[in-house]
Amino acid sequence: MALTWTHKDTGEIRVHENLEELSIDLVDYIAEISEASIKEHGVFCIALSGGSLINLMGKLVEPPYNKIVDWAKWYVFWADERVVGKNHDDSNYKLAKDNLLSKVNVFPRHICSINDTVSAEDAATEYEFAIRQMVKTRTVTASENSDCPKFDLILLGMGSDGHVASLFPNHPALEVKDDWVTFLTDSPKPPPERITFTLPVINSAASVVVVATGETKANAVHLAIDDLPSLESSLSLPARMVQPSSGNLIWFMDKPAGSKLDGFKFSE
Ligand SMILES: O=C1O[C@H](COP(=O)(O)O)[C@@H](O)[C@H](O)[C@H]1O
Repeated sequence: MALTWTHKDTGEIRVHENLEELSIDLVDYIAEISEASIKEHGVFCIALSGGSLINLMGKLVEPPYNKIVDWAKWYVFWADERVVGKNHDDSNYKLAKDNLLSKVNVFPRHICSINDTVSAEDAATEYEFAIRQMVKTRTVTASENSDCPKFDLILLGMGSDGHVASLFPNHPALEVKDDWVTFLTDSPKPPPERITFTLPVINSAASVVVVATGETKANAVHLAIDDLPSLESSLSLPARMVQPSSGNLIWFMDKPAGSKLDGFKFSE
């Protein structure tokens, strides 16, 4: 059973016994938000990340989820993408396509991925333009609180340095406020060229999930979630800056990732 609690600023925290339990809880949550969004406004707009998150979503392509999720109503985006060809092993699109999207009935025209034939700067501009068009046509809801889209769900992984999407510690991309999508040509983690949602977009979502697994993430999880007011390095940690203005924030983690949290007391 998961150990669950809510932190006043940093959202709901779910620490799972193991990856199996985590992945069941994660896909249950995704299926629930999908159903609620479709009931409320007819579609489900989800933004994926890359990395270990996609494996943990694997149960979505298995029964019962593959049959109960209304895939035809899904619109799929990426919170970040590496600027490489769509067939490249580093591509977040390829990862999601191979493991998820090719196995369910999401319409190809509902998949909003980047143009992989242009520069990082142009890919970011085109991707933001495409999202703006979808807000204009009301496929993607507009935020009531900011000049941003309000995605139904943004799924984020977190690196052991505390990065989320492609927002890395101390990188100028973290400061971008006026664009929805920005680009990097100097990512500290390869590949260097990437595009990423900016913090205002992430924080305008109706729901944001951060998934962190493994002991290498334990320190960043602690810095992102626990009360450490005097430590400036923790306050500017990208994962800690994920604070939806009116949406929900849920952290899904396993015991090794949660092991340094103040609230970590596992019942046997
Ligand atoms: O480079 C990236 O890393 C993060 C974290 O990946 P993980 O494998 O440590 O979970 C990922 O969320 C992001 O989308 C990706 O581009």
